[in-house]
Amino acid sequence: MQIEFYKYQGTGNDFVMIDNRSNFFPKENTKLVERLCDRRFGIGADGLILLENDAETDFRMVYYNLDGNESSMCGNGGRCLVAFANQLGVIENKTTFIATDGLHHATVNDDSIVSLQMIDVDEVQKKDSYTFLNTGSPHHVQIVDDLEHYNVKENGAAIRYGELYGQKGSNVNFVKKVSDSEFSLRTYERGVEDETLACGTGATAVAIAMNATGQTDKTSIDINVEGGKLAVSFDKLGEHFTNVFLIGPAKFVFKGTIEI
Ligand SMILES: N[C@H](CCC[C@H](N)C(=O)O)C(=O)O
Repeated sequence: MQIEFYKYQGTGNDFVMIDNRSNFFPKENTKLVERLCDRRFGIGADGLILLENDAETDFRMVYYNLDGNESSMCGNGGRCLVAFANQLGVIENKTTFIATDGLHHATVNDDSIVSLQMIDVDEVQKKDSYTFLNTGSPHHVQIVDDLEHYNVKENGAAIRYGELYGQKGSNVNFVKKVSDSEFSLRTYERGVEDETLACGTGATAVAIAMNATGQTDKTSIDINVEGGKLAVSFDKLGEHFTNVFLIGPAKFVFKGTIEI
């Protein structure tokens, strides 16, 4: 059997997109998802996303990490899925869709810049050396010296598998302050179990964490990631973060078919 796929990337965080509105995809086949995401035996991607029908909204997002397991929200994947839905003609420039963490509003412009509303954040756990929060996925945020030469894979894995987060783990973000409105970020992603070139829920978590811990009082923040630039904006009401938007490019790379 052949499957048609589309390949997308958002600041170098790359995804296999499959139109599953006819429900043909064997969703329980973890090994298949893993193989499609494999860069040697398959197409190659950080994750795989199914676009499905939904009765109340424009479409449903179903997200798998490259290890083949369905996971929590993916911000860059969500942005790419909006561009994909636009390419398929499922939506025009504005949409509301459903994902594992609830409803998302988004817009896509003619330059493939997607602005995606993320969940509100009510709880930011501030510790001496790090911050933890959930932006649809769990994120550990930590400022480090010499981010450029930091061993993200080794230190990220130690925190992800360490005693702090137990079996479930967390994504781990290492941060450097550039200015009040600009931070640089490198992320170790759970489920990929390596550094990725960008992480959207991670960039969102960093922007909120930097504001919540007094590193900045800005509510519109640029985040430099390894694969480009993202922007995050939000409204702050006390310790409550609302109207959170993740903004950045979401690009179609190629389409094809693969034998399964
Ligand atoms: N790359 C994603 C994060 C996926 C989250 C996933 N790695 C997990 O927590 O299982 C993003 O852009 O937000």
